[in-house]
Amino acid sequence: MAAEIVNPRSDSSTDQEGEAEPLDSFDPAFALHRGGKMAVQATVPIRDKDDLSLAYTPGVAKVCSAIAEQPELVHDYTWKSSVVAVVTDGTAVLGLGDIGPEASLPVMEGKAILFKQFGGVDAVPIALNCTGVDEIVETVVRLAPSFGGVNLEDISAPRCFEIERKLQEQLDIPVFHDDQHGTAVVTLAALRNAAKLTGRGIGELRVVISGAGAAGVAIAKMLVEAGIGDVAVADRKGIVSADRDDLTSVKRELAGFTNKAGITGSLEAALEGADVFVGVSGGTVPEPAVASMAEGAFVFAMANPTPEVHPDVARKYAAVVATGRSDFPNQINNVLAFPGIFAGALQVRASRITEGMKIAAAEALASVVGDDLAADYVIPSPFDERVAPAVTAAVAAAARAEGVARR
Ligand SMILES: NC(=O)C1=CN([C@@H]2O[C@H](COP(=O)(O)OP(=O)(O)OC[C@H]3O[C@@H](n4cnc5c(N)ncnc54)[C@H](OP(=O)(O)O)[C@@H]3O)[C@@H](O)[C@H]2O)C=CC1
Ligand SMILES: CC(=O)C(=O)O
Ligand SMILES: [Mg+2]
Repeated sequence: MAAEIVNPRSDSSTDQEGEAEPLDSFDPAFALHRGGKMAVQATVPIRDKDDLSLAYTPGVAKVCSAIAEQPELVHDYTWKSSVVAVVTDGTAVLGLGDIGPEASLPVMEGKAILFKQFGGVDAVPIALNCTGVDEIVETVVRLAPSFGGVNLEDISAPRCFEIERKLQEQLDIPVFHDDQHGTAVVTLAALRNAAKLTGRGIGELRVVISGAGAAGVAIAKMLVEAGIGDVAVADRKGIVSADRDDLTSVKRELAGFTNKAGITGSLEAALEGADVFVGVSGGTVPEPAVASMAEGAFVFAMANPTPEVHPDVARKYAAVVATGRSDFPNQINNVLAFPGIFAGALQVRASRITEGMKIAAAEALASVVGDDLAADYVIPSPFDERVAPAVTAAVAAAARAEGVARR
């Protein structure tokens, strides 16, 4: 069993005036966050001058020289191959929007400790004070020698797509935008299980996604590739359809491979008779629109921290209800994907994360539920100890099968 973690900085009684900050006493979330949620810990002892001579100078110099001569040794003699950079610019933090790099840090620390807790992967939160595509790409490329992978987090669309693509082109380590692909993997897993539970094939489902940003676009792509019946995606102005003249290039492309039914107009209109609602917008859906969905509908209201539809409302009309939050059943959240996906990719030193690796992750995640499948259990809990090992093994095997594994 893991040792109990005690955060020495979380004790507000050590304040100079000896008094707790008011915020800490109002809300336990502040008390828990005091001083941050993580620290660096050595994996070797430094007890005396002999240890110091090995870990620091002169011992370290021999290792540096060996790596300089044979760069591949960096994977064996540093932490590079087991550490991920969690990189943000703070522009799309949860559903809070563009709150800046400092305000994003609690989320990035959270992602980093979830990497460790669930995937055994060390991760470093990096909040950047720039938002330009090329500035971010250049910065991350310069940081990359220290890391085995890059997890992009909470960078708003459409810049996130170009940033990820350029980094993937320039780096030979996995670069993965969690809000896109982690979210899509978990959504597909939950959708497959919900369809199985209700005896439907995914090919007969009509899905409406609220949010045409990072998460919405990636989910739409993955669902279409998986063979879903039809997907329509809405942004703030309504359904993304080919007749609109205000679309970005990403949304125009989206209009090209979604919305076979040719729906135009509002999200509410599209929801009439729809089988599935996927919320990744941070907006709200009025109750009558939920009521107008098809019999036995699925409502996945995944915005954080406030779902687009409250689960109590959704349950009145839907057969399966899920949110992105930890305090309701069926948590569809990328925490179920990113620790295992990176653990698997790092295990085989994959050069990138392919579509096949993502689909393998979704299948592994869905299969953990097994015969216990139920309306309140279409997706396992992040605390289910089978989740990360199943995803890790499936991703590592897929990386080997797809020829991107380097060990
Ligand atoms: N459960 C999970 O695992 C995850 C949940 N999410 C949630 O999804 C949401 C979006 O995240 P992400 O895709 O990264 O963000 P982006 O900023 O990339 O995209 C947001 C999208 O939502 C639309 N939108 C924003 N506000 C509203 C509103 N009030 N009404 C209707 N549409 C709106 C935007 O419209 P427009 O294009 O017109 O600006 C845009 O298309 C967040 O709430 C986030 O917490 C995200 C990732 C994972
Ligand atoms: C879960 C997550 O990554 C988000 O809401 O942005
Ligand atoms: Mg996120």
